Amino acid sequence: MAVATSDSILARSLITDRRSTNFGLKNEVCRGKVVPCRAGGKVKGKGKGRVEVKAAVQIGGLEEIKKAKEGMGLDVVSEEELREKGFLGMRKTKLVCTIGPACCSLQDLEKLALGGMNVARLNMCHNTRDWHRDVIKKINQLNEEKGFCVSVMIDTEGSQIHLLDHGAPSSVKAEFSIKYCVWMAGIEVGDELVIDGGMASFQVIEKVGNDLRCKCTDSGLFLPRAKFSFWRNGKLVARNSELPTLSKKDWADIEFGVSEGVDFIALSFVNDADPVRQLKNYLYMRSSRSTRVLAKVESLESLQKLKEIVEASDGIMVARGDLGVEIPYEQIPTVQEEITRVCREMNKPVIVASQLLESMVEYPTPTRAEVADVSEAVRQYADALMLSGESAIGPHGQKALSILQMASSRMELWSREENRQSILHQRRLGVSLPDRIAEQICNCAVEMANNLGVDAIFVYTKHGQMASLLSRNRPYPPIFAFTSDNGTRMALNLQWGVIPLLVELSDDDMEANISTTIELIRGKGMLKPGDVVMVVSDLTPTHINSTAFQSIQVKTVV
Ligand SMILES: Nc1ncnc2c1ncn2[C@@H]1O[C@H](COP(=O)(O)OP(=O)(O)O)[C@@H](O)[C@H]1O
Ligand SMILES: C=C(OP(=O)(O)O)C(=O)O
Ligand SMILES: [K+]
Ligand SMILES: [Mg+2]
Repeated sequence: MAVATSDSILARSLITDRRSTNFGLKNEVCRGKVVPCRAGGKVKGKGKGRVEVKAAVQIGGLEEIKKAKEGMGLDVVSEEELREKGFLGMRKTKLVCTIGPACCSLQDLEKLALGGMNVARLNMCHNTRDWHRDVIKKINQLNEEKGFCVSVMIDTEGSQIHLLDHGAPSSVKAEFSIKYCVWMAGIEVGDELVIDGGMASFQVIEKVGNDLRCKCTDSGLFLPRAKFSFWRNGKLVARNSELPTLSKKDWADIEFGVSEGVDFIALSFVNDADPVRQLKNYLYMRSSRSTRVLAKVESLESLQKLKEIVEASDGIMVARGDLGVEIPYEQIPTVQEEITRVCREMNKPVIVASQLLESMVEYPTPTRAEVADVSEAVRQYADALMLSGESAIGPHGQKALSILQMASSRMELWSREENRQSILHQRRLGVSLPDRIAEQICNCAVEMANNLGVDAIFVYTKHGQMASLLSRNRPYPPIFAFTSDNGTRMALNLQWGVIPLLVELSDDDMEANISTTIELIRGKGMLKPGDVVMVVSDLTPTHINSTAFQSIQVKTVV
């Protein structure tokens, strides 16, 4: 049993199982009838054709439309939500759940999926690859057999140092005494040993061989395989930045993730853009291009190189747990808001992670402060919120997920009622004319959609670019993103307000795509007469003589 008391104790036996470091840790493991009405002019550009704004279009007489395939497209959770709450009531903020021993059975995973989990996160710091493989298998099974659309993310261990599992059930609180053994050269008497960013603290009072004799100065929560850091005069001593971002074990975990076809790889302790580029090159070579690379911002260095990291990656995680160890706590709220803003400007999805509903790791109700924190992340328009221990080891994971769900929906409604979206200013993103056209179409489409009060935006996308450019403007109506690429579908799961659907799309017949997809949703009884849909298309030419066709059309269901 792990116990920490305010007595002096001999540091022994719980040695970290991480890689070697300069301070000498062991490395052992470890997708009608159309009456066009032109309102826009021609835009000439390299490789691009016309931009049309069509309005007052009616949908009807759909005999010519080929029947949408039954069961294709919309996932069961979005379908249910749409039936229950209507288009505007659909939740925009995405939810990520860390899977651990408390939620890894097929039944538990199904409950999380039904509860709105968009992405399942597997933290490779914990458990075995066989255990993670089993979870991925169950998620794939649920997606295939029950019609869910849950993406899988693996999260690398990175340069973290853990204590071994102390063997206690989940957490040990209050007075406890710890027996651990550390073999660290650079640590001096007087240094402070901080567990999990301050959950418990010790002071080194004596070095005995490779052991450190420590005195507990702050007793507290001690999770199995807790992380720790050493401090001297208010500064970190044992720095993670001295460790490689991608260790041998991380590469083996990445290889595992690629072979299991995971959708996201989140990189821990990224300090600059290099490891992100390195991994993206590797994925390119492995023909695993649909795997998206997320960079976790959790070090001081990553904050200093934020823009280059955001530029290089496919998304960001504000990993507040470790970030709160590296920078003073009081800076976390402003840093989070800044990262969230930079990501939206640069059109990369951002996850706000760690301690959102931390007290629910133990208790069945969140603190009001936690609910306020969750709501603040939603108010900042983060793409996604993440549960860690709340779902992985806590007994109230499903309830924690429902609280994220309710808090997000509530704040999204408030933001809409307050017309907060209108104050979002977008920095110019694209450099080439075609990119700038796509960007302008999306900016204008969202402004029109909000002003006209359309019910839904439909967009057709190969790599997710148009869908994410729309999402970036945080529109009031949900964005139904139709794609024939499953990798794109799974990646869009992380983007604010985007409901990704897998459908067969024609490369050169946009009207057929529009008709098919509208019929798909109407066929399910989810589009009623009077509903207004905005259709945004950006058809890229498939051969040299074909023209691109970009349009914004507003269609009323009859
Ligand atoms: N796959 C897993 N197997 C066992 N325990 C896990 C797993 N994933 C997470 N946990 C537990 O849930 C806690 C919270 O998860 P997370 O925040 O991802 O990890 P960490 O605390 O290491 O940053 C971990 O400390 C660990 O105790
Ligand atoms: C999400 C985080 O990373 P991990 O749980 O892997 O430490 C964090 O530090 O907040
Ligand atoms: K990790
Ligand atoms: Mg971390």
